[in-house]
Amino acid sequence: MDKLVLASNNAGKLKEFARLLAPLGIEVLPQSAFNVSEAEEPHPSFVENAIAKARHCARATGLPALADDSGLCVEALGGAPGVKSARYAGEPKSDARNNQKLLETLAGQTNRRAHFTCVLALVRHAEDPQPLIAEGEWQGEILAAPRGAEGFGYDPLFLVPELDLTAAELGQEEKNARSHRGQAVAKLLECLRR
Ligand SMILES: O=c1nc[nH]c2c1ncn2[C@H]1C[C@H](O)[C@@H](COP(=O)(O)OP(=O)(O)OP(=O)(O)O)O1
Ligand SMILES: [Mg+2]
Repeated sequence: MDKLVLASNNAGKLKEFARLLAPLGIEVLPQSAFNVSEAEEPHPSFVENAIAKARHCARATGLPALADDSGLCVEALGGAPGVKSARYAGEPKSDARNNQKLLETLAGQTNRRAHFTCVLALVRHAEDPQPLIAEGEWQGEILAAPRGAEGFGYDPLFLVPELDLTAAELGQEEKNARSHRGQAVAKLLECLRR
């Protein structure tokens, strides 16, 4: 494998992957370079959606593809918004409206525990019978008001308790060193080295 397509249209993720995948030492291209259409993500699990996105991209490009399906799982909401995180507040996708809805939904809630989940799926070709899967989780708490301007998505509401900083108050290296995505990429790289 000397080339890989990133099966994501999320600018925040793509920025993080640029750094996280640098150690791979292969060419990593965004799927926008190939005009890949948006994949369907209809499944109830992160892993199924990640595989669907990776296959869709590999089919469209004829190249190995890496997809990330991720989301925020809030304990008091039974794990919601979970796989529906990107469209929590409906169409079109909006981080601002998602954050607003989360704040309103959790108003008065004292259990603020939550975690981010990231599932990566790498397929060598569209019909790959053995996708490489790697997962990561990041525990935190949902604040009552946003803090910080870095990152993307729910980062401004996601407090990292041991640092007393939100994910949006961390630099990219600091976030990557701890995040669900950083952990999942580390595992993926380990699998690839074997
Ligand atoms: O580190 C993160 N910091 C903050 N929020 C995050 C993070 N990681 C995932 N999230 C949120 C954003 C989005 O609401 C959902 C992912 O949805 P997900 O379908 O995987 O991605 P997406 O639709 O934005 O782009 P794409 O499918 O093209 O990769 O979880
Ligand atoms: Mg998506």
